Amino acid sequence: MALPTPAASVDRVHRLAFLGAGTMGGTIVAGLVRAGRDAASIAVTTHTPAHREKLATELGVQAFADNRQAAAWASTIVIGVKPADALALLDEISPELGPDNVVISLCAGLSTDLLSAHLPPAVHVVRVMPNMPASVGAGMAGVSGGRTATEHDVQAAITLMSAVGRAVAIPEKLQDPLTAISGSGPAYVFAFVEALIEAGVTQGLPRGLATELATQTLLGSARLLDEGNDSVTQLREAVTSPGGTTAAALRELDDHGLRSAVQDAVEACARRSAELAAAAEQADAR
Ligand SMILES: NC(=O)C1=CN([C@@H]2O[C@H](COP(=O)(O)OP(=O)(O)OC[C@H]3O[C@@H](n4cnc5c(N)ncnc54)[C@H](OP(=O)(O)O)[C@@H]3O)[C@@H](O)[C@H]2O)C=CC1
Ligand SMILES: O=C(O)[C@@H]1CCC=N1
Repeated sequence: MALPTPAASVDRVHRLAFLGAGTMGGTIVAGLVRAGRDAASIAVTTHTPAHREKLATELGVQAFADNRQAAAWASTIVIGVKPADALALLDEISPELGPDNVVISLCAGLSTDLLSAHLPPAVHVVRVMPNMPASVGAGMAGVSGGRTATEHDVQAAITLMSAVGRAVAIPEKLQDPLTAISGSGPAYVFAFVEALIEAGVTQGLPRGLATELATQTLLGSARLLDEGNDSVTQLREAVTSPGGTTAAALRELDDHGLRSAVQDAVEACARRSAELAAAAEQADAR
C-alpha cells in the first residue's frame, strides 16, 4: 500500500515523531488526532511495516520506515519503545539531534540522566509516565524535565498529554512511585474488576450481567471520587451500614490482607521500574 508522502508543509517546530507506536505510543497518537491535532504534524515508526501502514491509513499520520529519518524530520521525538530497546534507539537517532530537539521518553524506569548519556548534550530530555485510559481521553501522566529541559519543555509536554487526559509536573524522584500508582494502576483495577465479575458468576449471575454490574459500579464510584465533595473514606463509610452487608464484605477483604497486598504490589512495581533501568543499561553495555 502506498503511504502518504511525509509532509514538509508543517513547520518543523510543530512536528512530532513517535518512535514506537504500540499500545502506549499508538494510544497517544490516536488521542492527539482525535483531539484535533493536525495528523500531518505527526510521524510514527514501528518495528512492523504493516503496523505503521495501518496507523498511517487509519489516522492520516506520516509513517517512516527509518527512525533516523523520522527523528531528522521532527522537532519533538517521543520514545515509545520498550525500555530494553530505548537506549539502542537513542544511539541510532543521536546523529540527527541537536539543541533544537526535545526527546520525550515514555519508558518506565529510565532516568533522564541515562537517556541524556545516549544523546548529544544539548538535547532537551523530558520523562513522561502516561497510562492506558489516555485511549478514552481520561489518561493521567506525570511529567519531569531532565537537566537540559526548560520549563517551556515541561509545559509543552503537559499540554501534549492534556490532549488525552490530565498531566502534572512532578520531581523526577517521584516517577517510580507515580508509575506504581497511575502508570500500572489500570491493570490493578482491571484485575480487581475481573475478580468481582468471577465472584458474581460464582453467585449465579449471568456473566454479561455481572460484567455490566461491576463495570458500572467502577465507573460510578470513580465519578463520585472525582466529582463529589466527600473524601474516599467518607464515601466508603456512606456505603457501610453498621452490622450490614458491606461491613461483612469489607471484613473479609481486611482478613485477606487487601491493604498489605496493595502496599506490596505498589512497592514491587516501583522496585521493578528501577530494575528496568538497570537491565537496559546492562544490555546497552554488552
Ligand atoms: N502499556 C502501558 O500501559 C504503558 C507503557 N509505558 C511505556 O511505553 C513504552 C511502550 O510500551 P507499550 O506501548 O506497552 O509496548 P508495545 O510493545 O505495545 O509498543 C512498542 C512499540 O515499539 C515499536 N518498536 C519496537 N522496536 C522498534 C524500533 N527499533 N524502532 C521503532 N519502533 C520499534 C513496536 O513496533 P510494532 O508495533 O511493529 O511491534 C511498537 O509499536 C514502554 O517503554 C513502557 O514502559 C508507559 C506507561 C503505560
Ligand atoms: O508494565 C509496564 O512495564 C508498563 C509501564 C507502566 C505500565 N505498563
